[in-house]
Amino acid sequence: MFSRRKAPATSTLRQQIGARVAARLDADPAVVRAEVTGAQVYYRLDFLDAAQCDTLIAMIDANRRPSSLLSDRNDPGFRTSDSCDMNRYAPEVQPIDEAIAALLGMAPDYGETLQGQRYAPGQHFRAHHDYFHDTESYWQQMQASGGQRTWTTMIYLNDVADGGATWFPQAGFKVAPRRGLLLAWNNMNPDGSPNELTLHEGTAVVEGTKYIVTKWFRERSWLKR
Ligand SMILES: O=C(O)CCC(=O)C(=O)O
Ligand SMILES: [Fe+2]
Repeated sequence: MFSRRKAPATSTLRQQIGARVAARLDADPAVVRAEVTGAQVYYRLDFLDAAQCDTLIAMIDANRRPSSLLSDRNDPGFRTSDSCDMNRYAPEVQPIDEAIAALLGMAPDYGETLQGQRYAPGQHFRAHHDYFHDTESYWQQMQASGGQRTWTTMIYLNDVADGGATWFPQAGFKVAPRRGLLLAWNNMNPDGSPNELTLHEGTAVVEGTKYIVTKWFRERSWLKR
């Protein structure tokens, strides 16, 4: 059978979130817009200090479990890291959680639970989009929990001796882990449709262990009010 590809849905709400967050990041003297064509990508050096990074690393080590995958495909080799949910009300986590939201100007309750991830040598997260695909079976459920993912923020908690870069093969850039570095990108295009160029991969760690925290922001509140 031939399948006809529908034009990706544009969205005024996602368009507004994209523009508002970008304007805020552009106005922040500590934030740099990466020279990437076709996607809104920003970074902030030393967003967390060494002590904050070490605290989060210890929490990840204490609570990690094999990472799961939100997909209808069952591919055990796709994401081989460990993950853990960081309790947003824990006294060590809450200020960081709120600082990430404040950096973007997003309400904290739009953010999913901060997720810790740990990659040992050989572990990776294959190329994927962070936005939800409306063809997948989870789509309806995601509508009830804040809708589409808009911005992603990731913080590298340590330097990695070799490997572990985040690679955007279509947008054409790679970010090497660096302690305290926050990376943020808009998963949507300026018109609010999903931006395919945000495809990215957590490349395999070669030497050392990689620790990160990721927060995905939705288009509406993720927390039940
Ligand atoms: O580990 C990385 O560099 C990428 C992680 C990632 O893509 C994610 O958490 O969504
Ligand atoms: Fe991702």
